[in-house]
Amino acid sequence: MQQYLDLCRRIVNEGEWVYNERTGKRCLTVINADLEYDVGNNRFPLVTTRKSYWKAAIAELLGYLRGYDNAAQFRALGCNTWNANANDNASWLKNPLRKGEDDMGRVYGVQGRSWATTDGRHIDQLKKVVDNLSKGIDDRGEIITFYNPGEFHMGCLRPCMHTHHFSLLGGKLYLNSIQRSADVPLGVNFNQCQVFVLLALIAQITGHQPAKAYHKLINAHIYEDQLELMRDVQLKREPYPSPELRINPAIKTLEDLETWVTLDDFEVSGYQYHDAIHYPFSV
Ligand SMILES: Nc1nc(=O)c2c([nH]1)NC[C@@H]1CN(c3ccc(C(=O)N[C@@H](CCC(=O)O)C(=O)O)cc3)CN21
Ligand SMILES: O=c1ccn([C@H]2C[C@H](O)[C@@H](COP(=O)(O)O)O2)c(=O)[nH]1
Repeated sequence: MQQYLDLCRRIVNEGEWVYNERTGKRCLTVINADLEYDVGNNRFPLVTTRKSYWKAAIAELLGYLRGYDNAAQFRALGCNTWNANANDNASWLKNPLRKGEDDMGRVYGVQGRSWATTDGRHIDQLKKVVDNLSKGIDDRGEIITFYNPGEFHMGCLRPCMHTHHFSLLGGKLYLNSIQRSADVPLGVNFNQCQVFVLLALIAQITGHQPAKAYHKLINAHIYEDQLELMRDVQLKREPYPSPELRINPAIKTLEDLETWVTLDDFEVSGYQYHDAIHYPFSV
């Protein structure tokens, strides 16, 4: 959690103001931050200086792994994070490719599970990676990428955490995740949990011990209307120790993740946190 607070402090102290055209707001911004999570020792990187809605973060990840393309599917899992981008985003609402209420288009999981090729096929990137890792194969390209510039016009938002690269070394599984744009008070709070859980889950279903997950943020920012809460409330608090995450050991295959897994299969123990802070969200 210290590395998260250090990043927040660095943005507050050294960030530069950048006007963002899409949201019409200014963001205090730094470039490049490298976060690291010790998945092998189960140090779950949950933010403790405010209440963190970790279940919604895991639900969002599960939706991506299932290839969901609709905010209603995310809601059914217990995650409301896509409602605004699917339904209140002016440029997406007028896009003729939007298939009605709650449609998100060809974003995230759609690219991960069904990347369309120019010769009419669809590639399941996640299945390829899981199949290879299950056989102990790391071809130095065990990559799942959601970043498909040819289809940006077909989705409500370009993916933020866009590439996940798995590696096997000494019998242990590692993950490097890259995030091009990071809303540090809101999104990163979720994204840290997701990178951790992604490595823990893929290790579990491919039969490997998880080691470390490395999370690179490129454009890391705090929106102008979030700054006061971050600087004068959240950063004034003392963090608590990291909690632990327990994942149901009965989850053994990709099919399990696709079919019966729910948020009841994840438990956090020892989570001590300060009061909730409601940060403004920018669409
Ligand atoms: N501006 C912006 N920031 C983001 O972090 C973000 C986007 N847009 N668009 C796409 C997704 C959606 N994400 C979101 C959306 C909402 C919350 C949010 O409201 N979190 C609250 C409450 C969550 C809850 O009650 O479940 C929080 O306090 O963490 C977090 C991440 C992350 N992404
Ligand atoms: O997982 C996510 C998804 C989104 N975000 C944030 C980062 C930005 O503040 C916005 C996306 O805006 P762009 O104009 O497309 O960069 O959402 C996040 O932090 N984590």
